[in-house]
Amino acid sequence: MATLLRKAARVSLSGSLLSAGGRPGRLYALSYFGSNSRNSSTSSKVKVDLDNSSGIAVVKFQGPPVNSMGMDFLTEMAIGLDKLELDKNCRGIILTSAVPKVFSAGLDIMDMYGKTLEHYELFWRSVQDLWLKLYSSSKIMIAAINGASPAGGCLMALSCDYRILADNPRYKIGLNEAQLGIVAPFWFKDSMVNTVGYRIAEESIQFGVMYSPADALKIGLVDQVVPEDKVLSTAKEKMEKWFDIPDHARQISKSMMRKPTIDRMLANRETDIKNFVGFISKDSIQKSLEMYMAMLKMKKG
Ligand SMILES: CCCCCCCCC/C=C/C(=O)SCCNC(=O)CCNC(=O)[C@H](O)C(C)(C)COP(=O)(O)OP(=O)(O)OC[C@H]1O[C@@H](n2cnc3c(N)ncnc32)[C@H](O)[C@@H]1OP(=O)(O)O
Repeated sequence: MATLLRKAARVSLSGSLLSAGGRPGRLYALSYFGSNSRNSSTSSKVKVDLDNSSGIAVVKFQGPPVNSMGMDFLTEMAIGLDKLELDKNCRGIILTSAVPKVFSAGLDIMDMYGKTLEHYELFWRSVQDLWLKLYSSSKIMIAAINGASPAGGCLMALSCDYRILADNPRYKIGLNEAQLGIVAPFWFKDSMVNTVGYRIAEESIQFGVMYSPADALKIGLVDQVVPEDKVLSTAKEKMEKWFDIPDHARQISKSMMRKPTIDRMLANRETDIKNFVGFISKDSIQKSLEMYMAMLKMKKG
């Protein structure tokens, strides 16, 4: 019986939960190498390590100093996720960071500052693409958050099925866009609402709150807070529990929960790009970003 259940659990629906109409990300060659039991791929910003025997892939961000989500990161993530989505040996994906103290600082501000309208359009489409791939993945996605996780970093965690945060008061998490003078787009907001509920999201997004681990746990922004050195091992243990559920049942359930949010984004995708380009290229918004970057540098010096 146990064997039968295990077998059933491995029956996987092919492809992500993405509805027809989702555009695939740009594809670049990324080499996979390794033995039968492990597939690893390393590119400059992301390392993917799939353990074929456990079915768990660890996707590590490795773009110091802060794993910001620039074009390279977005492209490499898209390639890595596409490959894992198609890989029958992979049942679950853990997102984590190889950079000390930072999970991800969110979108690379330099990709939103002083660039051409064409660049903003391409950049935003890539950000949308990554969210679609993460949010609609048919795999079990667990965020092992081992550092600060503002804005886009928080969005990646929100796109997962389960979030584990390291117990360090300096590792804050939240959608802090308002504090930069920018606005969390509707699908960032939807991801937050779907996780913590409307009322908390409403306050959280307007204030751009960055939550300590204790507060993030209290509002349900993360599911577990564990000692820093236990984040990855806890994620792997948790994954084993998720593996007990037959894949097809879990995937259909996940799709049922997430489809309306995904469809809303797909239906409004081009308008969202237009809004972003119009908004980010405004002089006043460029000035806000300039001041924010200067503030980050001052804090350092
Ligand atoms: C209508 C609707 C329309 C839509 C409207 C628009 C929607 C936009 C949605 C935006 C989503 C986002 O994700 S916006 C991004 C928001 N991100 C943030 O606010 C994070 C800011 N960063 C931090 O708080 C910190 O860096 C933190 C991550 C905690 C790490 O702190 P540390 O002390 O370890 O490191 P720091 O010294 O601060 O940073 C190291 C270097 O990295 C740089 N750096 C830090 N974050 C960076 C970032 N996101 N992009 C680029 N560079 C960054 C710093 O300037 C430093 O550069 P050097 O001095 O040169 O070394």
